[in-house]
Amino acid sequence: MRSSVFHEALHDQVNPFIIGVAGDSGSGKTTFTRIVSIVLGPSRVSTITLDDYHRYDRDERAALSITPLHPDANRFDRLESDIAALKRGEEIQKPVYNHTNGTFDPDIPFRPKNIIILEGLHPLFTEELREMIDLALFVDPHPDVKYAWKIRRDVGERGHTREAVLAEIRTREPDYEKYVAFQRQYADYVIRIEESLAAPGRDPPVYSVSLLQADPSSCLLTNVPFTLDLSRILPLVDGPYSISGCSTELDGRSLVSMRLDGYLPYGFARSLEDSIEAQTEICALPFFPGKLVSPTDVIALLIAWQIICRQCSLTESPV
Ligand SMILES: Nc1ncnc2c1ncn2[C@@H]1O[C@H](COP(=O)(O)OP(=O)(O)OP(=O)(O)O)[C@@H](O)[C@H]1O
Ligand SMILES: O=C(CO)[C@H](O)[C@H](O)COP(=O)(O)O
Repeated sequence: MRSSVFHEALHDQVNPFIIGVAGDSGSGKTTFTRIVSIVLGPSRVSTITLDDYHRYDRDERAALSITPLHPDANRFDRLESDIAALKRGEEIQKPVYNHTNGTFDPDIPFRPKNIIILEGLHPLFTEELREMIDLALFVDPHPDVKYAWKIRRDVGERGHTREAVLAEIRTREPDYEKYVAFQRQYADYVIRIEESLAAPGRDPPVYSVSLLQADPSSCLLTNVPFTLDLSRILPLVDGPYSISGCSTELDGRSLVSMRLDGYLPYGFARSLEDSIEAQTEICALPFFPGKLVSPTDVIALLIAWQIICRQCSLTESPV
């Protein structure tokens, strides 16, 4: 990357950069998207949840015995035309699905910012959507992790019983496999989350997060100064971690995978964050010297870095 900083690249940018984040309900899309948005600067990022494009409200879905994962329960035609308008820099009137009462609120005006994140069940469902999306992610936690998160959230925060959540999971699973999981093959990056092998059985659980990259020829850590002084970081570690890489086959594609297992030393994230700050002039994430950093945060930093690299390279003049 040349010396152009991120905000200059955004200033010169004609069309918004569109990031699609696909995954099941409760798979961690919002958690992950929030971190990426903080790193890129919330004033530059607007997020659309695709739940707003459901075709039916909650009662109608129940009457029709259709899940929100079924394509017929979503208005892809309107989504496509709205994304096309946003891509041209136009304001849209966006529908709003209200999760509190399961109905639709009145449409609201929605103005595109430099970066638009589309997160939901189907951002990569149609070819037209895939063509408009500049960077595609698929969040893919192991089913045990995903169900544990969903049960904790829906019982703890949304007042459902554990039995009701389990029944809903069972009802939705076939549609997840049919209508959501296949989108993984179109993702530039797949983010896999499993319970940690380095620190298993902890409460709260510790995770291993892998970033699987579809294009092995583009190096993930382009121009990121990355030195690890082991003598400085090892004494700070109070829990085991591991960093590994491998190549793997998924959905008929050859991918390269970087796996971060367990909480990582501050020094590991700091050099990456330094680079991002130099480019974006944003103080990326509140990492503190001596504190450990979650693998989710580091993977989000790497994704943000990829977006920054792509944006800057779009406005670079040829050498
Ligand atoms: N990387 C993570 N590490 C730890 N916990 C996580 C992580 N990601 C998600 N969770 C847990 O899972 C819950 C669901 O995550 P989140 O709301 O991000 O999912 P979602 O895919 O946006 O769900 P929905 O589509 O239903 O809104 C969160 O409340 C959080 O407790
Ligand atoms: O899958 C979902 C989110 O991705 C939700 O179940 C869907 O949006 C319907 O919401 P609610 O259950 O609040 O009616």
